[in-house]
Amino acid sequence: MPFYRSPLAISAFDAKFEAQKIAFAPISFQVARCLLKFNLLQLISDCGSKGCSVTHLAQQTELSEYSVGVLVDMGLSMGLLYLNNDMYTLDKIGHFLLHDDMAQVNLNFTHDVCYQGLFELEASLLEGKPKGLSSLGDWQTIYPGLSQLPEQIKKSWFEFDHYYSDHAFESLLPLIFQAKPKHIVDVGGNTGKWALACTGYNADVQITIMDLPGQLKVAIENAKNSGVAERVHPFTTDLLDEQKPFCENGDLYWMSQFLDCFSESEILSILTRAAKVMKPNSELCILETFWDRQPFEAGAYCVNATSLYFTAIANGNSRMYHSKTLLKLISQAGLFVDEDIDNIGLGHTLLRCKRKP
Ligand SMILES: C[S@@+](CC[C@H](N)C(=O)[O-])C[C@H]1O[C@@H](n2cnc3c(N)ncnc32)[C@H](O)[C@@H]1O
Repeated sequence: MPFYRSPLAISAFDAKFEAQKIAFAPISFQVARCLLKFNLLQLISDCGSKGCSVTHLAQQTELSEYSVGVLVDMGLSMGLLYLNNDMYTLDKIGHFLLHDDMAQVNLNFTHDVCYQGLFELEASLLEGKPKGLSSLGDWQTIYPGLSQLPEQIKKSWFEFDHYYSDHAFESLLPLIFQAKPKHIVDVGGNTGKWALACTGYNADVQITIMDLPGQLKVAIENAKNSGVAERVHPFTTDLLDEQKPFCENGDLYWMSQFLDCFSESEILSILTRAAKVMKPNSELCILETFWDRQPFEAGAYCVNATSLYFTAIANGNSRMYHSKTLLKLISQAGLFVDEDIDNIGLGHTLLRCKRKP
């Protein structure tokens, strides 16, 4: 990790400006969202390097000149726009906010899933409970509620989750099938995206998805619609309940973007139970985004920001981990890391683990 190891090279004058940006960050966030929502960035982009006036923009939208004015002026202050002879013109950051799908996915997730609940971050930190979750529904953690979330919030949650795993899955399939697994157990398999990727890649493999009932119902429906229902099997469980059985006889256990949903003690319990049912030659493959393994500072920023979603909304006690934390828990659970591969997809790491002899 080439960053975070020395003080920022920034003047006191500029640092003071950065501090003001943080003080007003929720306002900039909502301005950016509204510039997108009301199509203003696109309209400004359409005007090219000549730019356009507030009057022109107001005529093209449902907004008054007043409303357009406050948004585009803050857009200047945020570096999204610049003035070309008093005409509002799209700048580079505005271009990427408009066209970068990762920025859009992150922004929708932040607005729909996190924004209201984050007001309760302070209480969540003190109590170790997701005090902001009540803005979405009445559950202990977000997971039993995922399939019941209001449509727009659910869409933003799943698009965020899938955006990162989808980018990793394609390049992983050849790696995972090297060992010719016949039965893969997808722990926290969610809506079955990995199960469908595997059944599409290999004509014989059987997949068991372990998850909560709400997610499994959707996963099995998706498997039916893809014509692979006879090879995708549900294993309903709550992995926080140590008394519940763990699916046995897997050649390969798969945990993708899953362990970050649990506290360190919960992870140790889950890994220990997985190790118990693994055969001597079974593999456990863990796919995670560790903040210390990000090749770029932008990746570490996104990963560390996501931790606070876990704190205030998801469960109050988990996070995106430093790789050393997980490596320690893997060893404590009686497993060792056979292969450790970075830079998969968008900053994922694959840890291929086996049972210690
Ligand atoms: C962040 S999603 C990861 C989905 C998928 N593996 C991927 O890579 O996109 C975490 C999954 O873990 C499941 N999960 C969370 N808590 C659980 C629990 N206590 N028992 C079983 N599954 C759980 C959730 O329902 C969800 O499907």
